[in-house]
Amino acid sequence: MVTDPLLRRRLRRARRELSQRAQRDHAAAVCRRLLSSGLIRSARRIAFYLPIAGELDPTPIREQLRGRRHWYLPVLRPHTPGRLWFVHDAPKTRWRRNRFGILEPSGRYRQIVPPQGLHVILVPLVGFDAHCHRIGMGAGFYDRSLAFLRDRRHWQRPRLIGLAHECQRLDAIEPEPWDLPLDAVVTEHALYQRGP
Ligand SMILES: Nc1nc2c(c(=O)[nH]1)N(C=O)[C@@H](CNc1ccc(C(=O)N[C@@H](CCC(=O)O)C(=O)O)cc1)CN2
Ligand SMILES: Nc1ncnc2c1ncn2[C@@H]1O[C@H](COP(=O)(O)OP(=O)(O)OP(=O)(O)O)[C@@H](O)[C@H]1O
Repeated sequence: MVTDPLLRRRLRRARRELSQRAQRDHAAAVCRRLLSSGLIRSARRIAFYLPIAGELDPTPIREQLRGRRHWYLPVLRPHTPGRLWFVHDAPKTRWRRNRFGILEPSGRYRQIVPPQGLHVILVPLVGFDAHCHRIGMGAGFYDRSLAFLRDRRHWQRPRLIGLAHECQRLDAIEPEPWDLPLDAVVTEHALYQRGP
């Protein structure tokens, strides 16, 4: 949605001002809730993110999940502004910082997958509502990169799961045409799933 900058700022501050302790507890609770939901049980290629400014930390999920999984991180596409692709986070990954200061694997070509190739994308967010509408950082990266999901002919669809603190929940978000709803949002309090 065309979000009031004040609202975005308020939500970002709420996230950032959580104590270290709350951050850790929430990350652990979200991890437990997500793993027991079964939503990512059979996913083999999963995108996560390196948290900034109080974003819910997805790393316990990666540490807890057993089995053969491949993990990917979002990278700003160099020649296609506004879009992300996803790069395999392999043991020998070399890193660089993008223009927002976020670390990215500087992947070689064969380590890159488009979003269509992923089973689950764990999505960072600034705000959400119980219908799984999302407010992001305001640059439209995820919306633009995942716009192909509107085309129902894509039979292979990554499941989009937002990770958040409960303090990021709003009563209702009026989505814009380009806003892509998430399939679920997990917080320390609840699992929100999009209705049919
Ligand atoms: N952890 C994480 N990684 C991510 C995202 C994210 O939301 N979280 N993104 C999700 O899209 C992409 C990066 N998008 C971002 C968009 C804006 C800002 C940001 O800090 N904007 C500043 C303005 C800075 C500037 O323009 O130079 C701001 O809003 O204050 C950061 C990341 C890809 N990686
Ligand atoms: N599929 C798309 N095609 C073209 N432009 C888009 C698309 N999706 C979003 N945008 C543009 O991106 C801008 C930011 O969108 P929005 O405020 O919804 O971002 P966001 O979801 O909060 O951010 P992010 O995904 O980076 O975390 C909008 O002005 C919109 O015009």
